[in-house]
Amino acid sequence: MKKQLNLSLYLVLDPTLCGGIEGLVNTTKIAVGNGVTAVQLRAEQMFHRRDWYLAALALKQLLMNTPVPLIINDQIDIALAVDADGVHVGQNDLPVHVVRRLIGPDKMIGLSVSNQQQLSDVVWPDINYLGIGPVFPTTSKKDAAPALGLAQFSQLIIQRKCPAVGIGGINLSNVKAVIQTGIDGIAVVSAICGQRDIKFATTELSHAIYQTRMLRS
Ligand SMILES: Cc1ncc(COP(=O)(O)OP(=O)(O)O)c(N)n1
Ligand SMILES: Cc1ncsc1CCOP(=O)(O)O
Ligand SMILES: [Mg+2]
Repeated sequence: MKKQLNLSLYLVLDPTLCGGIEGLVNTTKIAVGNGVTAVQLRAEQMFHRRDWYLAALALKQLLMNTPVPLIINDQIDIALAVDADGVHVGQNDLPVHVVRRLIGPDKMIGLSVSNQQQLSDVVWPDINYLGIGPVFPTTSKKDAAPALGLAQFSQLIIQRKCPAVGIGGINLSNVKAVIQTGIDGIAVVSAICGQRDIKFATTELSHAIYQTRMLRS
């Protein structure tokens, strides 16, 4: 099925929090069935390349007949190996123009920015979306930049020339405030991965996003 870049509710998967590859697939199945619009495999603690490949392949198969794209974090070879829909890279990963050359013109590239300088340096034609954050403190990324807070986040997002998500410490308690800034969507790890009730967690986030958008417009 043709994939859509809908960033409304972007699930960034952590296999450790989900309980391995089986948990990853189960979490994704429930989350996609209840409002998640994009999926990223981000496996910081997965050391074997074979495990990365098997996890990515399982997700590719799961999402095959859905409009939800599969994005691979950092690992270009894994994205190519499973014909994923795109790659997400940050400031310490391969440069975006190199990623574009490797994955071709039709795949999606997401880029992380954490401050004004990084945003000013973006080469817009090379990328499809931005991940801006951390918005709030997070425990899901060990080397995260300092949290922006909503005021600084709002200053950055008005300069975007492509769709963007907020990421970092976003959960049910603050999602409405993040959406009120006018951002295109949110990316979350721990607000869905490892939650006792994945369906409830996803549905509540999704409803909050759409309700806030309705009030915003
Ligand atoms: C949607 C989204 N936004 C930001 C990031 C962070 O990417 P990066 O800065 O490269 O850090 P790591 O995720 O590689 O630790 C992301 N993965 N996704
Ligand atoms: C990958 C990433 N990039 C910036 S913050 C972050 C982690 C977000 O995780 P959580 O949603 O659990 O705070
Ligand atoms: Mg990275």
